Amino acid sequence: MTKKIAVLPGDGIGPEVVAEAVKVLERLRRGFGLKIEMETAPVGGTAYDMHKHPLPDATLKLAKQADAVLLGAVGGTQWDTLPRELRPEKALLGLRAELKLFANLRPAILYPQLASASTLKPEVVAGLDLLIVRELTGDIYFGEPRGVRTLANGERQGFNTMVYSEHEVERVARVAFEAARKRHKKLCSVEKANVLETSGLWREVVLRVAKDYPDIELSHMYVDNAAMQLVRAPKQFDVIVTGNIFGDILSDEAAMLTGSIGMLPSASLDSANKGMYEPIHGSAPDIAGKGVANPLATILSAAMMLRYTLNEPRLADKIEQAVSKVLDQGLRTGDIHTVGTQKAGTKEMGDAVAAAL
Ligand SMILES: NC(=O)c1ccc[n+]([C@@H]2O[C@H](COP(=O)([O-])OP(=O)(O)OC[C@H]3O[C@@H](n4cnc5c(N)ncnc54)[C@H](O)[C@@H]3O)[C@@H](O)[C@H]2O)c1
Ligand SMILES: CC(C)[C@H](C(=O)O)[C@@H](O)C(=O)O
Ligand SMILES: [Mg+2]
Repeated sequence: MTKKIAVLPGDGIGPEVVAEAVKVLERLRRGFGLKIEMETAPVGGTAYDMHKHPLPDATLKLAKQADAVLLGAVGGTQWDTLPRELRPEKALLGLRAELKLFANLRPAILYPQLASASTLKPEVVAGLDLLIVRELTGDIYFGEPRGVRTLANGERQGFNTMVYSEHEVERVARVAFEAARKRHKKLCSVEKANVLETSGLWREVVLRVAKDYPDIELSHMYVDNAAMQLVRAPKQFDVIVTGNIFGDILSDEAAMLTGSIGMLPSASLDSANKGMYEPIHGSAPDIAGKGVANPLATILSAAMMLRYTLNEPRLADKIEQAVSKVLDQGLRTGDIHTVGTQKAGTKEMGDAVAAAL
C-alpha cells in the first residue's frame, strides 16, 4: 500500500535540507519500488507569513492523516517578537503534542570518516554509537502554570513548571528499555533527583519499570555529571533516557561528538510508531539561503522514517550506506570540513547521496 508522507520544510535552512532528503526518497521511489506519495505544506514562520498562523489547520490535518511527517526546521529572528502562541517554535510543539509523539530518538553516531571533525580526540570517540531517548510531550515545555506575572512591588516575574506524571515517565522508559534490549543492554537514566521532585519521581518510576527488564544494566546519573561525562568518555553510554529539556540540551552536546549538529537525525514516535522525522538542528539563520547547510541529518532522518514507520529497514540501511560512501569520497559541507577533504554545498551533498544509492 502506498504510504503518505507529509513534507513540512519550514524556515531558514529547513527547505534547503528537506529538498535533499526528498531527492533521496524520490530516488528510492523511482529506483527501488518504495511506495510513497509526498505532499508539502507550510509550517512555522513561513506558514505565519502566508496564513497568520505557524500551524495552519490544513497543515495539522495533513500531518495527522499522513503515515509519517518529514520536517526541516522552524524559527528565525524575524518572528521572535510575535506573541508566543504565534511563534514558529509553537508549531513544532503543537505538532508533537497533537500527534502524541512522546518518544524522541536521537542517535549520535560517529562516522569513522569524520573522526577528525569531532571535538574529541579520536581515541576517546572512535566507534561512538549512543542513543538519546528524550521525552517529548511533557516537562517544563508543557507544564502549567506558566507565564509572566507582576508582583506586588511592580517587578515582573517569569515562571514555568517542570511536570511529569508517572504514566509519562513509564511509557518513555519502556521505549528506552526496549531500545537498549536491541543494542548493548545498557540504559542510563538522566535527571536531577538530588534537587527536583519531578526527577525523584522519574527515578522511582524508572526503577519500577526496570523490574520488567532484568537483562538491562540500569544506571542513574545527574544531568550535570552526564553533560560532563558526555565530553569526557562518551562511549560509556549505550542508551540514555531523559526528560524533554535535559534531552534537548544533551543531544546538541552529543551532536558535536559526531562532528556537527548537521549530522544528527531524529525520530519522534507515538505509541504505534507513527512518527515525525527531523534533524535535531534548527533553522540556522546565520547560513540560511547560502546553500551551505549540511543536509545529512535530514537525509538520515528519512532513513529513520523508513526504519521505524514505513517498515523498510533494507532501504534505511541503503541510505545510511550511501551517506557513508559520500563521506568516503571526501565530500564535506563546511560544518564537517577538515584538511584534505573536498568542500561541497547542500545540493551537491544531496546529489552525491542520491547517486550513491
Ligand atoms: N527543530 C527545530 O525546528 C529547531 C531546533 C532548534 C532550533 N530551532 C530554531 O532555529 C532558530 C535558530 O536557532 P539556533 O541558532 O539556536 O540553533 P540552530 O541549530 O539553528 O543553529 C546553531 C548553529 O549550528 C549551525 N547549524 C545548524 N544546522 C546546521 C546544518 N545543517 N549545517 C551546518 N550548520 C548547521 C548554525 O549555522 C548555527 O551556527 C531559532 O529560531 C530556534 O528556535 C528550531
Ligand atoms: C525549537 C525547539 C522548540 C526545539 C526543542 O526545544 O525541542 C528544538 O530545540 C529541538 O531540539 O527540536
Ligand atoms: Mg534543540
